[in-house]
Amino acid sequence: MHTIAVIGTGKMGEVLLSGLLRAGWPVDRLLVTTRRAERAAELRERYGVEVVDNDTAVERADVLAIAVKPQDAEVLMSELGPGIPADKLVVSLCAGLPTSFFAKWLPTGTPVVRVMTNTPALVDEAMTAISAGAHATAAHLALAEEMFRPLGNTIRVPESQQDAVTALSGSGPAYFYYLVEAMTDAGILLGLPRQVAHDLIVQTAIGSAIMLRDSGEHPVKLREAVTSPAGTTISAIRELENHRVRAALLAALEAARDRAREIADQNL
Ligand SMILES: NC(=O)C1=CN([C@@H]2O[C@H](COP(=O)(O)OP(=O)(O)OC[C@H]3O[C@@H](n4cnc5c(N)ncnc54)[C@H](O)[C@@H]3O)[C@@H](O)[C@H]2O)C=CC1
Ligand SMILES: O=C(O)[C@@H]1CCC=N1
Repeated sequence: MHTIAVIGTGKMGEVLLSGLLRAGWPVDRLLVTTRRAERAAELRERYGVEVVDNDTAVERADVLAIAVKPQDAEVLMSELGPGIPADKLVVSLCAGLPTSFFAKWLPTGTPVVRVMTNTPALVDEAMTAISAGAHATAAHLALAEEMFRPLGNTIRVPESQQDAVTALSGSGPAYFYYLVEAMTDAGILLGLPRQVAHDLIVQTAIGSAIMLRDSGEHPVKLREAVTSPAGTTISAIRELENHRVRAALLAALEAARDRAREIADQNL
C-alpha cells in the first residue's frame, strides 16, 4: 500500500486528507506537512495524522500531493524538487501550473500527475479531472484515480484542457454559491424571510442538480418543462436574456481560464 504525503495542508490538502480517511485509507499511510505549528496541532488533533516536515515527507512517502498555493510552489519546489527521487509520484493539485513546471525542479523521469478537484470533495461529490505529465504511466493515473475517486467523480483529460477544467469545475462551486446568494436576495426583495428564501433555493438547487444528473435529459428540455406559455418563468428568462447573463458566464469562464494561464506564465 502506498504512503501519501499532503504537502501544504490548507483547505484543499485537508479536503484530500479527510476524504482519504473517510474512504478507509489507513492513517498510518498518510503524512501531512504545513508551515504553521498551530495548524499542525489542529490537524493532529482532528485526524490523528502524523505531521512531518517536507524533507521527512519526501523520504517516507511514495506519493507527494502538492497542495500549496500556486504562488508558493516555486519556493517549495526549488527547495524540495531536486531531492525527490524519480521513483516517487508527484500529484499536483495546483491551479494553472503545468506538469512541466514541476518537471523543471525534479530529477529527469519523475512522474507528475496534474489534478483539478473542487470543494464538494468535502461531501464526497467532487469533480476531479486527472492528467498525465510526460513521465506518468497508466499505473500512475490509476493511482491518482484511487486517491480521488472516494471524493466523488473522476475524469481523465489531456493536460491541455486543465485550464478550462479549472475555470469550469474547479471554480464552479463558487458560481453556484454566488447564484444562490443572489437568488436569496431576490427572494427577500419579493418579501420572503431570509431563511425561507434560503431553504427554498437550496432545495431547488439540489432537486435541479439531481434531475440534471439522473434524468439523462438535456438542460434545455428540463428548462422548457418549467417554462409555461405566457407563464411566470418566461418573464424571468426574458430578463436574464436582457441582462446578458449567458454572455456574462461565457466572459467569466474565459477570464478564469485566462487567469490560470497567467499563473502558469508567471511561474515558467
Ligand atoms: N480552494 C479551492 O476551491 C481549490 C484550490 N485548488 C488548488 O489547491 C491548492 C491549495 O489551495 P487552498 O487549499 O485553497 O490554499 P490554502 O492557502 O488553504 O492552503 C495552502 C497551504 O499550504 C501551506 N504551505 C505553503 N507553502 C508551504 C511549504 N513550503 N511547506 C508546507 N506547507 C506550505 C500553507 O501554509 C497553507 O496551509 C492551490 O494550488 C489551488 O490552486 C484546486 C481546486 C480547488
Ligand atoms: O480560485 C482559485 O484559484 C482556486 C482554483 C480553482 C478553485 N479555486
